[in-house]
Amino acid sequence: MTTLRLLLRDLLAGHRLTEEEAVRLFSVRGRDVWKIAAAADELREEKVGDRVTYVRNQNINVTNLCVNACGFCGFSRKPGDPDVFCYDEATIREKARAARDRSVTEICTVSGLHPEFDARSYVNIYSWIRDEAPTVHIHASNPMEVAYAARKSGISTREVLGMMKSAGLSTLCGTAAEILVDDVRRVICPEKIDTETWVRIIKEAHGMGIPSTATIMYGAYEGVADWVRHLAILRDIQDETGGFTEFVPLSFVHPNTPLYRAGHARAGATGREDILMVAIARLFLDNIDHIQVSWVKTGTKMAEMALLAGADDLGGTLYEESISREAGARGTSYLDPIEMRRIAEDLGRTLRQRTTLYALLPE
Ligand SMILES: C[S@@+](CC[C@H](N)C(=O)[O-])C[C@H]1O[C@@H](n2cnc3c(N)ncnc32)[C@H](O)[C@@H]1O
Ligand SMILES: Nc1c(NC[C@H](O)[C@H](O)[C@H](O)CO)[nH]c(=O)[nH]c1=O
Ligand SMILES: N[C@@H](Cc1ccc(O)cc1)C(=O)O
Ligand code: SF4
Repeated sequence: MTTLRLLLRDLLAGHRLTEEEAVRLFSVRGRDVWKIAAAADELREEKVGDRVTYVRNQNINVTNLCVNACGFCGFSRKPGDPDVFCYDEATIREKARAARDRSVTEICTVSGLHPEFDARSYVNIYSWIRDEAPTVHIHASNPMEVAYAARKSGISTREVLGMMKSAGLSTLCGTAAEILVDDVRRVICPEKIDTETWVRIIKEAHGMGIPSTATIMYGAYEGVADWVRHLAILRDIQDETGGFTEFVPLSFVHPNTPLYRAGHARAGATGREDILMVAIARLFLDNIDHIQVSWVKTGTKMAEMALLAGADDLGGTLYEESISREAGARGTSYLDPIEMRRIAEDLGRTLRQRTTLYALLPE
């Protein structure tokens, strides 16, 4: 029996994949990719059954003005750019009402780091949303925004998290993780918080009863060893806090991004890498039950294949998605549950609507 078959057999018997073994798996080419995917799919079935879940969510893009200039970002704008926007209270309230009227269960705010924002700004935004849509779960902010708010207000990140939670924040986005290797961060997002700060703030949130997603933004600049180091950091955090609700790989959308245009980034991950990222995440993150495929990044056909490679969740309907679109993603920026059901049933799986915390809604 080949070493790959032996390793996959051991993983299904409960062996914890080591970083060195994971690097080897990411380097596999040819038909062995499907053997890894099949093992991940078998593990998915053991863990969560044949469900494919999704959440009915809407983004509220607060502003695209940003003091940072991450190389992979096509969304952010600088003062004076022609299409700069920053929604006022009335607009945010109107969008929250629209979300409520669409029966979404989750509102996700996505925003640049506005030059005039401080902790009070985020508190106001979540208060307005909660006023207009009191039963809708607020899934917002992230360690970068928490650190920014803390610096601007001269308070601790823990104090910011407490203010946000009191104003209505229920779960934190695990974004701004990108690649949790500082040598990579210095190239792709030099002004962003470093790895240690991201880890500290996410653990603070988990410790304060604010769960979060976990993400990786891959396929721009980094290598396989960086992917594995990133996954190992997430697994260690989950061993300690149990605060991650799921893992969301974000495949780099390249066309309209500064890093790609300057010739310093790849044209995104390959299809083999997208499949292996999902499959090896399933095998490596043995303490995170849900692996999501972000259809808005990969497209719905790759998303369907990822559901055969260890993924169990299709993420959100995403009314008003903009990050991927601004970065040049083609295809839809909203996915209707009817289409999600077609995908799930094509695979012989059952589509179920979930809450942000993965409680299943009645069928
Ligand atoms: C657009 S930012 C908004 C929140 C905040 N400004 C920040 O950077 O954390 C949210 C996340 O979108 C993801 N993202 C941004 N541009 C992307 C791209 N071109 N491809 C894939 N993901 C991207 C990154 O993981 C980033 O952390
Ligand atoms: N808001 C975006 C997300 N969010 C991730 C999921 O849709 C959902 O918010 C999470 O599973 C918690 O329920 N993912 C994207 O790829 N793009 C977005 O704009
Ligand atoms: N906002 C991120 C996606 C995202 C949001 C919330 C999450 O919990 C996870 C991922 C993007 O557009 O790429
Ligand atoms: S990824 Fe976030 S912080 Fe970076 S430039 Fe874009 S909006 Fe700003």
